[in-house]
Amino acid sequence: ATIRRTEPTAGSGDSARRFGTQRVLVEPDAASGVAVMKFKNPPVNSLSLELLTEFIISLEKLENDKTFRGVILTSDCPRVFSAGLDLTEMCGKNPAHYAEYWKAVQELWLRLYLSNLVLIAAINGACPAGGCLISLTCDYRILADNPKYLIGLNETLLGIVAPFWFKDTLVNTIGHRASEQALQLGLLFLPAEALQVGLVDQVVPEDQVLSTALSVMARWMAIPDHARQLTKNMMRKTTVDRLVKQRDADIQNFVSFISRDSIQKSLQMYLEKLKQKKG
Ligand SMILES: CCCCCCCCCC/C=C/CC(=O)SCCNC(=O)CCNC(=O)[C@H](O)C(C)(C)COP(=O)(O)OP(=O)(O)OC[C@H]1O[C@@H](n2cnc3c(N)ncnc32)[C@H](O)[C@@H]1OP(=O)(O)O
Repeated sequence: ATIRRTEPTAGSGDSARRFGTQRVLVEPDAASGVAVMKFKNPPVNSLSLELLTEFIISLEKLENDKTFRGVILTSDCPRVFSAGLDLTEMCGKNPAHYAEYWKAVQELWLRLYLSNLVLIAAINGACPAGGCLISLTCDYRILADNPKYLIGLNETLLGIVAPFWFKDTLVNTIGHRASEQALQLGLLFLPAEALQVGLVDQVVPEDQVLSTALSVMARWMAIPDHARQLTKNMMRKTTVDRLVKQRDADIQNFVSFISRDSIQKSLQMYLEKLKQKKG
């Protein structure tokens, strides 16, 4: 994927400078050590290969810069945090493309789930499937209180199956029984339901999502990094190791599953339904 980096905006020093790429805007505040990362892949922030690649690069840059200890993930697109994996990357392409795409999805999850940074999701829009997965890798989730902003792993509604590491991430967050129902039924939760089941940690009015994320971040930043990072590692490493041990097999599973005629038909029909919704 071709990555175009954005120019820093004119400002009065580091904290006023933006950086990032075409699809991932980064607003750093060196003074507080917190950066706000905004996805900008209109119309719905679908996780195309380009967006995944730029996300990984931007995250790596922040991880390697000791100035930053916390990142808030949010959307620059109105009403959608992320529509999840880009269905056009999984439809009508060849096996090599599917393999490359899935490797990038894995890579992003691996980096996010064990990130040394404090990650907070400021969910300011709809958050299905892969969008929900990204929020689940964060240390804390704040969802805007809007009945249109549904969140959940709805893969079964598309006739596809959430892979084991999506499932593990959900189980680690809301527990086994709630995950069993949520995954099989492909549940998309309203904000109040998401809060009740523990899928998000706070639901706040839409105009307070970012300010709430910043104040929650201050609390997490007050904890010494080494102690917090080792604790996070202790909680999450087993889950990450499961995928690391079988990364290639997981790619092969994905490629053969997604290449099936029946799955391709389901995905095409789902995409058609999304397009017809407008007309
Ligand atoms: C045992 C075997 C195991 C093997 C393992 C295999 C594992 C396979 C698992 C693969 C995992 C997949 C996880 C995913 O993330 S799949 C994606 C699921 N996403 C969704 O269901 C969301 C679909 N989108 C929506 O519901 C809505 O778009 C929205 C996000 C609620 C926003 O609604 P809004 O009304 O604002 O916008 P529109 O619906 O009109 O959409 C605008 C245009 O964007 C296109 N679109 C939407 N979502 C996607 C997407 N995910 N990918 C690509 N394109 C998308 C939509 O078609 C519109 O396009 P148009 O302008 O051309 O009409």
